[in-house]
Amino acid sequence: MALYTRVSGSVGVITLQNPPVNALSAAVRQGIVDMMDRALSEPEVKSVVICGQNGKFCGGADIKEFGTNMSGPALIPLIDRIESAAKPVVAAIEGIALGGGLELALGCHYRIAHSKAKLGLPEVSLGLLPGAGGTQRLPRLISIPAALELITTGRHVTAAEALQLGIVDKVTDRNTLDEAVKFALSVAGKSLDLHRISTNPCPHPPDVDAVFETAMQRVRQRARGALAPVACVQAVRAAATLPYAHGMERERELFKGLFTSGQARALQYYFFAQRAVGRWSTPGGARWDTSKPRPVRRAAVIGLGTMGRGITVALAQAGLSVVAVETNEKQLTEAKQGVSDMLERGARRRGVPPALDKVIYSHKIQAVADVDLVIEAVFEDMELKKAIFQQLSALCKPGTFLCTNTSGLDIDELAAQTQNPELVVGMHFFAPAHVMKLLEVVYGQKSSPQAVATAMQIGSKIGKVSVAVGNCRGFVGNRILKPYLEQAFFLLEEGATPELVDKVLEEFGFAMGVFRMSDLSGLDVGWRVRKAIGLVAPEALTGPYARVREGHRYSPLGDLLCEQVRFGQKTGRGWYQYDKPGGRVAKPDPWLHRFLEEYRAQHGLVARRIDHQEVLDRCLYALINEGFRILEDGIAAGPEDIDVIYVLGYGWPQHRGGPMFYAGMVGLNKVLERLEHYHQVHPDVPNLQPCSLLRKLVASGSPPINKWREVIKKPHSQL
Ligand SMILES: CC/C=C/CC(=O)SCCNC(=O)CCNC(=O)[C@H](O)C(C)(C)COP(=O)(O)OP(=O)(O)OC[C@H]1O[C@@H](n2cnc3c(N)ncnc32)[C@H](O)[C@@H]1OP(=O)(O)O
Repeated sequence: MALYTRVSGSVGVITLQNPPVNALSAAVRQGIVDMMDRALSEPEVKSVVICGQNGKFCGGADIKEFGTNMSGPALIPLIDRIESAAKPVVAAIEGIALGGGLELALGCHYRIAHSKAKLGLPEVSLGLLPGAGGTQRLPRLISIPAALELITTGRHVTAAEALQLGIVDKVTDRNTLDEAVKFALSVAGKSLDLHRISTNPCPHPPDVDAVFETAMQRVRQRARGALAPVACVQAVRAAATLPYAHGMERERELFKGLFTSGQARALQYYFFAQRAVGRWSTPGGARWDTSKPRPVRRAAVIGLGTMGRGITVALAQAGLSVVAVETNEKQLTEAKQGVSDMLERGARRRGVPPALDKVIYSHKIQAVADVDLVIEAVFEDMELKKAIFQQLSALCKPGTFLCTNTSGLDIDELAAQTQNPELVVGMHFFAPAHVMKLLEVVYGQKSSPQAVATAMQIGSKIGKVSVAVGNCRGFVGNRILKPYLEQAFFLLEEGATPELVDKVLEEFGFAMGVFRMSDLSGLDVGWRVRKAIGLVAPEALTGPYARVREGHRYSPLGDLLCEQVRFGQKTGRGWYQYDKPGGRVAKPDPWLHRFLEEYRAQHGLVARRIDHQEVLDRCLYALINEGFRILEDGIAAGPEDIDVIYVLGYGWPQHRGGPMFYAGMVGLNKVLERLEHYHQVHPDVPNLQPCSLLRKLVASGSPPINKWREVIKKPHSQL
């Protein structure tokens, strides 16, 4: 909807009304058309202002309308109508002008923004391009290189940057509508010729071809198979090379191709999934809307290794006071320097003072006595963690929440060490903790709704996307990772190389293949966990039991590499070789290829040719199958939780929506059929046995992903 008022006698004000972000729904578009007609037809009205209600100009097209039968006036002619109006039209931008919202503003003759406003064309992150003239008007307004950067990244800019770039004409700290009305009065009757952006030529840099070539190379490198960034470059190129009307045709053609693509569906699903995880619930009945968090003013971090330092930085940067505890004096000295450096670097990047005074360091655990919440981030060792939780329970003031950054140990076992297990939750950060957006908040059997709500709130306060998950080995992310890694190892045993497996996964869109990722994070991490749970054989077994654990197939390849101190990048050798310890560039290692050949010979394995499809099927379907088990076990409340965790924490390509969404796209029938096939070939790999929820979904007619929860909740199998 849009509201029309007349102010100061001669200014028609059109207010977009569609909470929460004044998205351009059919009703809003119709409202703009009607109100523009009215303003242009009233002889007393000399100029027009367009604004949005509740301090938000416009969040763009209504994404919920995509995929429906879109009715109502189209946006392009609506914007053209504004631009060609004989009376000046001023956009009064408060809060946000994003996507179609900014395109609407670019159709206006002038733009006034509040200093706190954010502007951008983020369509690329929804698998689209700015399809209402944005790719044609923005380069004409701010130059090709600047427009390319904004459109291909989807980055939001501040009002100050928008002014500097020339997107807005004026920035104000005062009431934006009042300023816009004043401005509209001042420009009434003046020529609009220079202010109709589409009629202006597109300024060319001298090396225009090189600019586009570089942009294309950059997006292809970054996009990892995503279509939208490439189409964005092509559309801007049309602005540079074609007259406006033809450029618009090209924009429309490229937009149409994207709009119906699977990638756009995946990215739009992912947009809503990121928001859906905030509406968490637990099987015990705790919910986001009924569980009240407790305020946390002071927090403590125990253990200042890599994770503890990152967590300290994340908390301090969000304005929380942090007591940072490290009992090892040398480590404490290093941590002080490391944390200060990170805070200073972050502050420089954000143009704010560093939050150095937010952190107090101590080598005594007693320093946590007065805090509201503790995050333990010591070494992944259950006995050590148990001892710390016993101490914390005795030391902390009543009501202090006790959180652990374990990546997979049993939360209930830790809670059992304390007097108040209801105060214990997991807060599983991902490295580097001050950078990675994901936080798994793990509730145990006894965690109170308030403890979960508080951890979730701290997560959003420090800028994380927090996902509430149940307690099991590895929680959601690392539990799903296990069968994926396992398949990759088995493929090596059967004849593949790390290079082949990584190539296939990187072509699929993963940021890094499984072996390069393992080299980066360190092979010793998993080895230590496997040793702790008794999976690593005491000495190199050569007999039939070397590749069997608890009756199932097991690959000791990772253990054997660790025995050779091949821990990955840190030791300069792992699944690949590096020029030095700490080196980053992975090179194929002839030693490893020989080692694999000898290993196969030793175990009577005959190498076979493994094709790309098998690598993809086995790695991904094993992972997806575990995802269904997680849903079945109630460890994740819905597929969105798993997908958000996997995209944000494990490099799953966003344009494929997440593993569960991908399963739906491929077809649950097909996933089931392939798993049945591979399980038949490898009966000693239980992870390949299709889980009963997958069977149940297929038996229920493979409903769309937004209906899965209904099937999960049904108590009786439909088989
Ligand atoms: C041919 C024309 C083509 C045009 C292309 C486009 O315009 S595509 C749309 C481009 N716009 C965007 O990509 C903006 C998307 N929204 C955001 O980035 C953020 O929501 C925000 C606007 C920056 C606000 O962020 P904030 O953190 O304050 O709130 P939420 O993200 O939680 O959002 C609040 C609720 O609003 C819903 N919502 C947001 N934007 C839209 C939208 N464009 N259409 C429909 N709904 C939108 C969002 O889903 C939240 O609702 P929930 O019910 O909680 O999901």
